[in-house]
Amino acid sequence: MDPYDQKHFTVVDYVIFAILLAASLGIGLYYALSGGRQRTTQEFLMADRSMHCLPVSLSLIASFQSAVAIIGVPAEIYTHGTQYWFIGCAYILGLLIPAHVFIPLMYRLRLSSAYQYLELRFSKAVRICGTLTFIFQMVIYMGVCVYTPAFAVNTVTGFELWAAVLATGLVCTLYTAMGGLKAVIWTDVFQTLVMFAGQLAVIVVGVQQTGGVSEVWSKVWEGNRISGLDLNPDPTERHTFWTLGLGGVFLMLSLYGVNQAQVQRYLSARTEREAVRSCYMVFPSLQLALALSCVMGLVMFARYCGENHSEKLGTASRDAVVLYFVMDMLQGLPGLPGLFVACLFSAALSTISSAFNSLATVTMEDLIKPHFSTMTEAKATLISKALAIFYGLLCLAMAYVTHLMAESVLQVALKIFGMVGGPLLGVFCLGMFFPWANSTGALAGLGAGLAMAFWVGIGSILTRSSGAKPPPPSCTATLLSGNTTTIIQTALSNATLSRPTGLKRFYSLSYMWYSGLGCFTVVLTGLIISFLTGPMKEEEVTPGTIYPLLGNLLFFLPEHLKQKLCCVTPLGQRPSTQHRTPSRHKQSNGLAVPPEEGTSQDETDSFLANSHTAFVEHETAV
Ligand SMILES: CC(C)(CO)[C@@H](O)C(=O)NCCC(=O)O
Ligand code: NA
Repeated sequence: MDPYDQKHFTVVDYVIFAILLAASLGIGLYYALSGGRQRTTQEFLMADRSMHCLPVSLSLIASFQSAVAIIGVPAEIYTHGTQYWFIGCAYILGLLIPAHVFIPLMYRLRLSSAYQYLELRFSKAVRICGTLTFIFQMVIYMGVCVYTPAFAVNTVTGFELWAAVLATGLVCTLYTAMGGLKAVIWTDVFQTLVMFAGQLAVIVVGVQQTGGVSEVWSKVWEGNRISGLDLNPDPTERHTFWTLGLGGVFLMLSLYGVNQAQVQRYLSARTEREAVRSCYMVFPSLQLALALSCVMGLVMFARYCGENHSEKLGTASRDAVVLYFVMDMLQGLPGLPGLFVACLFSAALSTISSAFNSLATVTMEDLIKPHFSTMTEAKATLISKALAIFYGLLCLAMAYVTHLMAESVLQVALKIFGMVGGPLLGVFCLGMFFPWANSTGALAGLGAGLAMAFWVGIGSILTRSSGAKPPPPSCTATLLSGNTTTIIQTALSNATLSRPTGLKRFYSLSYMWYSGLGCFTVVLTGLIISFLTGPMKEEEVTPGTIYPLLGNLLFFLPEHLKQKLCCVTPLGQRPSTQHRTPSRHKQSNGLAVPPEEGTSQDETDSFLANSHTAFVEHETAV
């Protein structure tokens, strides 16, 4: 099935690849044998809540930066130009909001799983539905992550596909199950550095081979690959400033605000300030990662566009072509092909390990622990390790499912984030910002949000209207006669004239809006159903689970009017006798020392038990 002349690995390349796997395993082994030797769930799943902000922040960017982005973003830039780069604008609000809204709220509740919040705020049923939604999202995403680098490397070098899938899946399962979250975070740090090094190497070599920066610039400029700010408000336009910069904020919030993989990292930080700081530090690193992958796409365009590889880009595996170009550029430079392959697999490993660990956490904390209140720590830790292994094997099965799909991997991954992550974000927003929302509303909202997202998502697949315009023709135009160019341009304008109508138009909604649509549907449905079934009152809501958004937005109104309108007393003004506030936890957050071993878990449990009892009382009162 190989359409190109294959590129081959030298011994050095294999050695570099082997070093990556061995180093990751070594870090896993180190944390299996040091510290508390992974004998408590606090250590295995929460890294003893003792992490500094620097490793946490590098680990945060690694979670959702996989080989999908390393290959997918350059492929996108190569074919459609730099418009996608504007997603960087979404990182501003997409990280500021988690840092100042989601992290303080969740950290102060001393959660282990983000979905514990849903039980505190709503009910057990909402928590379980939230957890199942998250598991569903991550299991599909894992498949894409493990399959993408193996497939690309297989197409280009002939490296055995399923051997690569098995090697990544098994190595990752092993170090995750041995070393717990500490190993996951520290391998993430190492793997993120390898990832940056690989991308940088390709860019440097590519620029040199093209003949310098100015040569690259003039080629991409002539080739129409530098996109201006597209302010077209049409939501069916695949990539515009609005879909990327605004729709992207919802995508970022669902990933960096409420996704367990990230929440777990915030919670593993030693103090709340450290957690907020790590979120801030994600911003420059994520911009750097985006810039590197976009520049890589441009360099590849400058290097290869004139050589008429364009028909290869027309095939389904456009993503594999990117790797073909990379391997072609690095051929003959000892070690560099291996470095880039290590970069791809690093990106994949760091994502899959985060997924395993977060999946083990939610399965343990949300699905198993609540039913076995007397389980010993040793048994719980053993089960958590078994769960990490179980999800590792499930991941291999999911890789096979991905094998059957054929779309741009970047688009597939971002669609999964949007379709499943968007509604999940909606439930959290409903709970945090709207005190009236009740459990029935949250369940109905989540159902409606998922239904809406899948309706438009599956609709777009069936009608094949993902909204992708044909790429700017200039790359081919330089090789074609003037006549053909005119034909292409006529075809282009015809395509823009025949706009889809009705349901087709709904299906052609840009995939960048899926998160926003899902979130909005959940909040709207949730509020309507809550008001119909009896909205909650402030006194009934577990303290500390609401962010006084409306109160803050209406800061100019007098206090009594605000309370009438939003039913929320601003944080800090709540009379302390009215409720059992988790004051002891607030105190321990303020200190720079981790909570003492043994007592902290009990404290949390008793707090959770109390607030749950409180909730049950309210429930019966309603
Ligand atoms: C999710 C963002 C936008 C930000 O982290 C980016 O990393 C990305 O495009 N990721 C694609 C999915 C992946 O790399 O697996
Ligand atoms: Na990653």
